[in-house]
Amino acid sequence: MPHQAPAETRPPGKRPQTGQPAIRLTGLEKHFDKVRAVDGVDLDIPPGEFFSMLGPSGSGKTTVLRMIAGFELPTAGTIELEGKDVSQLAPFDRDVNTVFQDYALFPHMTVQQNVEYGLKVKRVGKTERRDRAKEALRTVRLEDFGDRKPTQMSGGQRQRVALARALVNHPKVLLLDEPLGALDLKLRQTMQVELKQIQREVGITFVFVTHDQDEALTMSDRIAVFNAGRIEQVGTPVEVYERPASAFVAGFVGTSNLLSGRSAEAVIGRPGVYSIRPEKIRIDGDLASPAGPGETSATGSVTDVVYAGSTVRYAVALDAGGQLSVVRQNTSEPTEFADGRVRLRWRREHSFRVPEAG
Ligand SMILES: Nc1ncnc2c1ncn2[C@@H]1O[C@H](COP(=O)(O)OP(=O)(O)OP(=O)(O)O)[C@@H](O)[C@H]1O
Repeated sequence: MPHQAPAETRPPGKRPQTGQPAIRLTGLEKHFDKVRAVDGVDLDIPPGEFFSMLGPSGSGKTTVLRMIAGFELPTAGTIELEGKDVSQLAPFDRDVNTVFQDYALFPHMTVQQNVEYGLKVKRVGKTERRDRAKEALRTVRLEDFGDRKPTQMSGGQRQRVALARALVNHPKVLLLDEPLGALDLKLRQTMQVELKQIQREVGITFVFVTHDQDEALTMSDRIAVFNAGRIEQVGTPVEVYERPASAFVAGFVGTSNLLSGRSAEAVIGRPGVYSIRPEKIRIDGDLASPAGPGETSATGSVTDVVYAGSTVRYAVALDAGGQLSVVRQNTSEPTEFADGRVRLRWRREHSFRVPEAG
């Protein structure tokens, strides 16, 4: 029988602190024939953290998640959960649960039965099973839905049942593989807030895989940005957005807005690649007045204006070469600039050098 006894008596949100990271990955690699899907990942995730793995399709984040779950074995490296090497253990011998995008609920069972199912397999007694399923359904705000069938529920509700089915095991770590991917945008945004609230309440370490940068920024305590099987940066949402460690991170988390080559030398005054967030740039038609103290400025021509309701985005071709995107809050009507000629200004510290490789 799986050794679940301590977990069953442990109330959620009251985990003993061992001082160990909840998850430690060391030199983790996974090769599929010639593909290096994961190519040397080192990572510590402390207990109780909402941690996201963000990256484009094929960057290796799902493979890392599947190795933590035990669905794939590493080619090299180790996986520790609370200090214990689990690299070679079967999935059911690891104190982790996974929530997938396709909820995989049993259609012929009620919601309550779906949530109880895993406990039944582990031969947990009937009363305890029922109580724990009710508690898990309460956590995901579905306490009144226990008698329904999954087909009688919305996509968001079904995803919450899938979450309850994982939480009922009181795992140390919950792995979530694009769990909101099948939901429409509005519902997805609501669920993002709810999921974060639930994670705070239960205090379980969440590892969340997504390719959606807004989702990662909204929900996470920290984010690892993946590219080609490696982690390019680990940091808080503010760190990753405000101080991207590479041109790749700058482009993937937020809008790519880079100055390089001749235009960097002309505008910044130094060679290199520089990133500037579009919302940090001010735009005006005052071509005569130069940059103020502590400011950098450049002149150019508007090549495109995109009206998006609350914001307006301008594409500007710089006279010094290169192109910058500028986002302005739509506090009034979009400004028409004479002949499309503009001056851009930003505080010097808002354009920062990023390594070129990546
Ligand atoms: N079972 C497998 N056999 C062969 N190649 C695989 C297998 N699983 C993944 N890969 C390859 O490993 C690389 C990483 O895939 P992975 O699914 O981890 O990426 P991902 O970042 O999660 O992408 P997505 O967001 O599309 O799921 C890809 O090139 C993929 O084609």
